[in-house]
Amino acid sequence: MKIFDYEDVQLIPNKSIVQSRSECDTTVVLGGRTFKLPVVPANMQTILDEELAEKLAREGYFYIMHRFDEASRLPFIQSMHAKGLFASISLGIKEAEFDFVNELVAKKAVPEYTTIDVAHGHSDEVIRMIKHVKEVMPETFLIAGNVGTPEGVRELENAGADATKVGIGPGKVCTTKIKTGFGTGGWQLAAVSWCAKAASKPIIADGGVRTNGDIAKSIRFGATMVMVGSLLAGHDESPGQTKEINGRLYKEYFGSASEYQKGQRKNVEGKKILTPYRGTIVDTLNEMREDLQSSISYAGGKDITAIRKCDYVLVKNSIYNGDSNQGIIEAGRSSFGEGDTIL
Ligand SMILES: NC(=O)C1=CN([C@@H]2O[C@H](COP(=O)(O)OP(=O)(O)OC[C@H]3O[C@@H](n4cnc5c(N)ncnc54)[C@H](OP(=O)(O)O)[C@@H]3O)[C@@H](O)[C@H]2O)C=CC1
Ligand SMILES: Nc1nc2c(ncn2[C@@H]2O[C@H](COP(=O)(O)O)[C@@H](O)[C@H]2O)c(=O)[nH]1
Repeated sequence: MKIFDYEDVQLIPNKSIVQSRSECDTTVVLGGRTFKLPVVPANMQTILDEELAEKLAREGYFYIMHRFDEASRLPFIQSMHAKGLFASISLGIKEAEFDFVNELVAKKAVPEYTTIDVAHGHSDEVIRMIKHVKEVMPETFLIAGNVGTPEGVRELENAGADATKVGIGPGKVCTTKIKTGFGTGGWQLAAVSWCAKAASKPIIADGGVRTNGDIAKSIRFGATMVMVGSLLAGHDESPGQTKEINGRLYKEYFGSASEYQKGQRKNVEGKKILTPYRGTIVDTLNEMREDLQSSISYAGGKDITAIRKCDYVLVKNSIYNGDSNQGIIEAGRSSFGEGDTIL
């Protein structure tokens, strides 16, 4: 297997068949709905809240609500349905989550999309939850993860998952690779490619995207959808707190397995950073769309399927790896390089 990551790859241009990039169609179908972009904001507390979820759904983007405000999930589904919008929520795998799924069925509040969101998704407990969800609410489109191997993809698909999420440890606020020695950090794009070859259902590439071009690269190597955290963390709509340092604005972005999320320092595999403020998310999503339209034209097609067929070269470390200094590390407790700014 070839080992590479986003910064090691360049896609090779084909002859363009469009007069304008505006002709290129960036839409994608997942779970029977068509979305404007193959991009979904990470289901994390500093990336997405109910207000932003509603805005995204209304404007034709996919979203997955996080699972960290457990009690608000049922009213959230009911409120989205009352407004004629699709509901998309996350689940954990603790025993109470099995009861919660039963409650959704009893209250006739089955979400259109459900995501089982745990760090190590290739596990018997996740498989048990997949089977339970599919048994009691078969109509929900079920995403399960995270995994980093073809075996993981196949087992979750065989258990009933409609899509799998790939990425263990490549995230910007992740410390899994450093604290456990495991994961796809540093070879996430190769892992997406490896997993996609084994998949018979859609793959969601999760983590490690540092530039808009990485979205096209994820698609080239088999992703149907790309989950993005840090690139979407710095906006007006981002729920993370805004901080001003030396006259510049930043937004807080912390890991779902960080002590800031957990409220305790137990099994911590995430950290907090401050990411530069970038204005409204609408502008960033529009820019992602324009850049992807451009990618499609370079691929020589009119829609995102063209990207899947284009050639590529491996050019080791030729692209800036956004991990080194795009954010400021607020809490230095986790393992970090000496070049990072500790506040
Ligand atoms: N994509 C990634 O690389 C990672 C993502 N995360 C995110 O952080 C959040 C918290 O994740 P998670 O800790 O799974 O959620 P939870 O704290 O809800 O843990 C999930 C369950 O799995 C059990 N478990 C057993 N082995 C593991 C393992 N190696 N890693 C994690 N759990 C294990 C846990 O038990 P017990 O706690 O007793 O061990 C717990 O019962 C999620 O949103 C997840 O997506 C976290 C780390 C990596
Ligand atoms: N190892 C950890 N991974 C985490 C944590 N919180 C979230 N995540 C994963 O990161 C991606 C987002 O990655 P980014 O590179 O786009 O910022 C997210 O979707 C999760 O899969 C964590 O605490 N530890």
